[in-house]
Amino acid sequence: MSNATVTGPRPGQKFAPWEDSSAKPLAEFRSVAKRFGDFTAISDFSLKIYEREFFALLGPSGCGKSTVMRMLAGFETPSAGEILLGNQNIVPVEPHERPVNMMFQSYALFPHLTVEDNIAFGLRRMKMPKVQIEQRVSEMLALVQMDKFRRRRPHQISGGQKQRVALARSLARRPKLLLLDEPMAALDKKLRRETQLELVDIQCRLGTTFIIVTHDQEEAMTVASRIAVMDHGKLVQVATPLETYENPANRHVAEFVGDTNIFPGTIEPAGQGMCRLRDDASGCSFLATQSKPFVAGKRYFLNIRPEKMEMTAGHPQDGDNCIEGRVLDIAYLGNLSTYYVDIGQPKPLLVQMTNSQRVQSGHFSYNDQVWVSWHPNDGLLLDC
Ligand SMILES: Nc1ncnc2c1ncn2[C@@H]1O[C@H](COP(=O)(O)OP(=O)(O)OP(=O)(O)O)[C@@H](O)[C@H]1O
Repeated sequence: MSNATVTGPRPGQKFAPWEDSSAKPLAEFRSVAKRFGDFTAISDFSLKIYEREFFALLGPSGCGKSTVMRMLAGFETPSAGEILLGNQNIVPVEPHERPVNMMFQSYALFPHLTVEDNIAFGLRRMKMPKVQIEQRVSEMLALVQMDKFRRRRPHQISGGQKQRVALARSLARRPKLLLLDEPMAALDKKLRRETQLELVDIQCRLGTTFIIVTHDQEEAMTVASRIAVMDHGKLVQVATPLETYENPANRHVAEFVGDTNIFPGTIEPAGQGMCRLRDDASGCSFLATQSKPFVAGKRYFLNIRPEKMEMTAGHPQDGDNCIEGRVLDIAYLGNLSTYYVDIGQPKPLLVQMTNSQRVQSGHFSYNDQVWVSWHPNDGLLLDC
């Protein structure tokens, strides 16, 4: 790629400043709240983001992601709490005086300016000497691989290329923090995938801290070092993508980050670090590994991801966690298929199987009677 300064962590290098109690965050929200009239959009929001992180804010529409970003950029003022950048409370600092830049979903490129003039725009406004501007613009064009298109105007380049120019323009002033608000919303799925990986590469090369807002959980999982899952203006979980998926803090996270199956029920001890959940709906009892202390008789959710389920035509050998059903629907996705299995409850079970052979032998079809089973280690108990 480009010859821009390389400062970020290299692949394979462990990067987890949040695990280091002596590490100083780059940005910090301290008990921040934001009210619009009598509506509370953000409450009790405390979060630390570290230098060189690619941090994702994830959550359903209206949960407050953009409001958090807008407060960091300075377009909204918190109703309570502090926002620190380095050691400075930036709440009183004007947006243009913050070392923060925001790249908008619309890219907001100037249509009458060429690619290079779009990138140079902010540098000219800050009165950077001409030679340095030229140097910086060339560096940015190389970084996003747009050198060949430097003299074109926005209407003469594709959507993906516009996105790169917008990124180059946002990075040209070398902000400490780059905020990306749904930066790939306008791109088709394939280009989006490629762009996500390019973005990670660029972020890694520059070592700039990125915060991205998205409601696409796959995107957050692909790009982020950590993900903050929000719900109704509050943080529900802040964790690595792996932790968020495999150890969701509650049902909201489990259901928002990927597909899942949830059985609500009460719990009884089963010895040897195991417990049994009696499923409310079917009356079946399922064995689960006890990952944390639980209260017998209390209600919990048993959460099992679709790819951890197995589907067989006959009753499985080990009959602890199995349930009989009928294939209701099949979503064929090429590399894998999702089976919707009717188990006589309002919600069908989701079972995912990889299509590892071009012609699958013994694959399932609509209306097939099947058994769905899973290993006790693969079910996670969540508080109700
Ligand atoms: N200026 C405003 N005045 C009143 N309410 C607002 C204002 N800005 C945002 N809100 C409300 O605050 C809540 C959070 O909005 P926000 O735009 O931060 O959500 P979001 O998670 O970014 O949503 P989306 O994914 O749809 O963009 C919403 O209920 C929204 O209607």
